[in-house]
Amino acid sequence: MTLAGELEVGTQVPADERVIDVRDLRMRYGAKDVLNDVSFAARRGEVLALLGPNGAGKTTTIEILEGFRMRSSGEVRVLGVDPASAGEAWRARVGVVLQSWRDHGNWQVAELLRHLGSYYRRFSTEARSRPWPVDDLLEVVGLTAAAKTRLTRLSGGQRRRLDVAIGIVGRPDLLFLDEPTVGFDPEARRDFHDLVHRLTDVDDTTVLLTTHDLAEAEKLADRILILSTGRIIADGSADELSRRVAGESEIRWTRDGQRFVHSATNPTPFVRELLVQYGDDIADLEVRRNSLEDTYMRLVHDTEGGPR
Ligand SMILES: Nc1ncnc2c1ncn2[C@@H]1O[C@H](COP(=O)(O)OP(=O)(O)OP(=O)(O)O)[C@@H](O)[C@H]1O
Repeated sequence: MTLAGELEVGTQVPADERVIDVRDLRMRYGAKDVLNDVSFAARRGEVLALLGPNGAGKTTTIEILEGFRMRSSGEVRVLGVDPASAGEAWRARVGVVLQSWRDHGNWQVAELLRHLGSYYRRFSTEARSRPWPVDDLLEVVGLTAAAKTRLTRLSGGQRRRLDVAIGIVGRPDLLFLDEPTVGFDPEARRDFHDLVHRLTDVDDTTVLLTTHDLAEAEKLADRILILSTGRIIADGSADELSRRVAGESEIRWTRDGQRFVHSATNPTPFVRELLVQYGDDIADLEVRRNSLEDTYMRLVHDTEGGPR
């Protein structure tokens, strides 16, 4: 059996390193096929961004991997186990960030995290002590000052930080994030990106996230998966995907205080010639390849046959 990643851009994850292993996943709601043939894998410590248009099936895919939704068919292994029949010990290793925690409105932030964290204590191992100490966790998600605030009094951004804290309180091996930064201000967004990097660097956590923010995907993800028409149509790093979509690079520079822009399929000879001709007169030289947004638009429109 071949994974879509191997077909698309040669992303190969050896079988024994697969934290997530999805093959030929199909999902049908009534008469509607949402996922036709989804295959991909993730290795330990990797950040994967699952992108795709509204209704492409991203949440459905994540919910199947989380064990919250039964698939129609296909092979799914998460941390080596089929999520459809996984037990409590498996669940303790999987973190899920749900859309805003609404229960326990009168509880204080630290109190809730301590309470939820206590559930994970019996799943603590020598390699991974559980739960995350509440003070450290509050610091890491930027809620130290709100430790004693009641949940009903949190701002939208603070609430989302709490959702993330709840998702990671058990120090998961694998974390699912469904549109994690919706409603974040730029600073909270940057803090959150730092947090994801810290989770993967320090804890070797594998992260699968969905987002519509392509700049966020480009910044955070080691690998990008694009889901469209029920299939993974691309699987690779932002650079690999951009190389796959042949396109023009944009070259910008200034000379004698004037700004210039030029597009070229192969920018190197152009830049070489520019420097030969004008040498030190060239300033602010910039070469910009296809952004992830350009690549995404091309791939999705090519697949869906929509206007470009
Ligand atoms: N429980 C359900 N019953 C029937 N259809 C559903 C159900 N849940 C989702 N769908 C349909 O399945 C398709 C995929 O939905 P899903 O929420 O997985 O997409 P998504 O990629 O996460 O979308 P978005 O980017 O808008 O969040 C949509 O057409 C949706 O209407």
